[in-house]
Amino acid sequence: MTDPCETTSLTVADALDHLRRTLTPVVGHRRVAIREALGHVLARDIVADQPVPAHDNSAMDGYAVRGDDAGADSLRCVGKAFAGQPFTGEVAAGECVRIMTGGVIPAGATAVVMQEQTDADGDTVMLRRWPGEGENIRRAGDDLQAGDTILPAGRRITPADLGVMASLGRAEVDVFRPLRVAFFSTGDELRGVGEALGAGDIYDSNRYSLYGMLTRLQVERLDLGVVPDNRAAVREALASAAAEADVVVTSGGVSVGEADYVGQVLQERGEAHFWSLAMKPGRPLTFGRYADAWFFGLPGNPVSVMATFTQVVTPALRQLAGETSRPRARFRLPCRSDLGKKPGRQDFQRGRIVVGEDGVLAVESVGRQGSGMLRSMSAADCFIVLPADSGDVTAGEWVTVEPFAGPLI
Ligand SMILES: Nc1nc2c(c(=O)[nH]1)N[C@H]1C(S)=C(S)[C@@H](COP(=O)(O)OP(=O)(O)OC[C@H]3O[C@@H](n4cnc5c(N)ncnc54)[C@H](O)[C@@H]3O)O[C@H]1N2
Ligand code: MOO
Repeated sequence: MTDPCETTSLTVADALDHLRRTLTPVVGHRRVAIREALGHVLARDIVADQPVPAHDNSAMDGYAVRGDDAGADSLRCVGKAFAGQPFTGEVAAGECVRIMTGGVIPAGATAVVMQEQTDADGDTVMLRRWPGEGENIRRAGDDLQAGDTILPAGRRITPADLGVMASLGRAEVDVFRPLRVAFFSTGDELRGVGEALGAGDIYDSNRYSLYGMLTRLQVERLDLGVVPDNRAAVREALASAAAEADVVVTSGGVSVGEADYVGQVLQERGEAHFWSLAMKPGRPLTFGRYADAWFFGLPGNPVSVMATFTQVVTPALRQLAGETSRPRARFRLPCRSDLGKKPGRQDFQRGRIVVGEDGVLAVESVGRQGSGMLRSMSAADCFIVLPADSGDVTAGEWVTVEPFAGPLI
């Protein structure tokens, strides 16, 4: 049966839609050397100002020949074309030019024959096979045409993009300045690693998983430590975080308990856009504005932190950083485990993609799914995403899987 408490929660899709409509890039541009741009977001389109390759050139080591000589018993080799050292004359009837891979195709030549398909005796070259017209020629502009938008603004720059920019001779590029994200944990029970635990204490793990996920997103991090469960301290921490950062991310203190001050302070002094999502784990996720910063109050449970961060905070941070949003990769796989699920919230269970004996992919649960069991995140390589209205899943049913792709986790 659907839990009646769920009805005031926003769906994840609606929350993402709200964020898409509300958030615009908050960061300015700067010009950097292309290597420094790796992983940053391009601020302006890169348009090719020249073709790449710049000239028709050979794809093979061999001989540049004229198509209208096809069938001739032999050709006379009249020169050489190396990459970077073109043959400056013209190939006349009955002639050919020795050419290396990358060498510019000399005037008059219309194809290249591979060296392995020829026999040479001094300047005389015999072809055992005639190449087709244009064979083994890489045309000018085959890779990039002048005037093409090669890399659009909003793209996060990859190693391949660095190579593409270098192939155009670009030394510098405009990227968005990295987003500044302040983060802190709330809770009287939290101790730092290396400290001794008192009665009822636990170690603060959320600041570590958050640190990892923020680092992978290439934002500038401002770790503000642990803030105790007290209204004044939470107010002060939020105010100083918002003064220094574009975005503030906290964990804990957003539920309805007596020591849950984060949500209360936001309601009093800030602006709450939403505070409850129909997702599991992660229901009390709070989003809004505090002073001049955007604010995400993540629930305290460690798995809820990671689930809400990947599903909701990550696309928001990308958008604020100027990145064009792209849909998350999801696909369907047969599930090898029975999964418990109550209708009501969209569920992000932790799973592992497995390869069967037949080479066919499937997914299995990593086991117990409590929102305090952080080990389930470490053991997983994907979320099994179950729709809000779904009930239990029986092994053999197909489910939607979202791998922890690339830079996220
Ligand atoms: N009556 C209700 N109680 C709760 C509800 C509810 O709807 N009604 N929701 C539950 C859900 S769902 C979640 S999630 C939690 C979220 O509560 P808070 O965000 O206020 O989180 P806390 O109470 O501060 O902490 C929850 C849990 O996580 C541990 N924690 C907190 N911070 C850290 C940290 N930095 N590192 C490791 N572990 C941390 C904390 O000790 C608690 O065990 O509320 C439920 N309750
Ligand atoms: O958000 Mo809570 O159980 O959904 O961890």
